[in-house]
Amino acid sequence: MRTRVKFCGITSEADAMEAVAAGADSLGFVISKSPRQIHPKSVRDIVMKLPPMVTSIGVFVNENAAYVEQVSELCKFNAIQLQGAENLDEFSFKIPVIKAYKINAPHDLKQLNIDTRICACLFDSKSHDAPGGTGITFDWNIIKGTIFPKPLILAGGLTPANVSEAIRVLRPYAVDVSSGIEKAKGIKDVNLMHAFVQQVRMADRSD
Ligand SMILES: O=C(O)c1ccccc1N[C@@H]1O[C@H](COP(=O)(O)O)[C@@H](O)[C@H]1O
Repeated sequence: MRTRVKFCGITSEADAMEAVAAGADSLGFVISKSPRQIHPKSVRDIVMKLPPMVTSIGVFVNENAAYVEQVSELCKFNAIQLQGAENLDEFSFKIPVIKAYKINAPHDLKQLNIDTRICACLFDSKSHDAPGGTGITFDWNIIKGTIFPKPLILAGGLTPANVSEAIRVLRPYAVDVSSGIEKAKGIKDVNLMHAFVQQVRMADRSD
């Protein structure tokens, strides 16, 4: 299987184009407060320049549903990623929703109630310091072997050094990385982006 790659926390057109050249399938734009926050109008300008087949995803943390939908329309997002403790009943699901679930211990998995209206479940590490973009991994064995009702997106501390192992362990639908391909907060590193995709493709070939 070909594992999809999402590069999150894109803050400039230059990084977006380098991400596409490196082979990213999807770009994530953090609209909520973050060191990688980007203004919706800047996102729209970048999204208009993306080639076809590259998807754009708006990342939100505990924002009002009407605001999320308004920004998503402006930015022409293909999907939204909800990274906080949102109440999904407030959302219309006119746009596909990826929901982030935070894991750092087996009981986090037991407590999970995956909403069937979402298009994919994203697993990230749990941190009290930030809702995402932490660079912290969780123990992949906690979710290994579990069948989820929706495609699995793996996130949390992925880097070119560990992503192939993560794919071998979990065989996720997609991998999502933010800080692991940066040279400074909010600025991507071209070599790390290429190395990341290369490692994903190597792991795919080891099926
Ligand atoms: O990247 C961010 O700054 C961010 C901020 C707020 C919510 C989500 C964010 N990104 C998501 O965080 C995880 C993994 O990040 P990392 O690779 O561990 O740095 C991933 O889901 C990103 O989409």
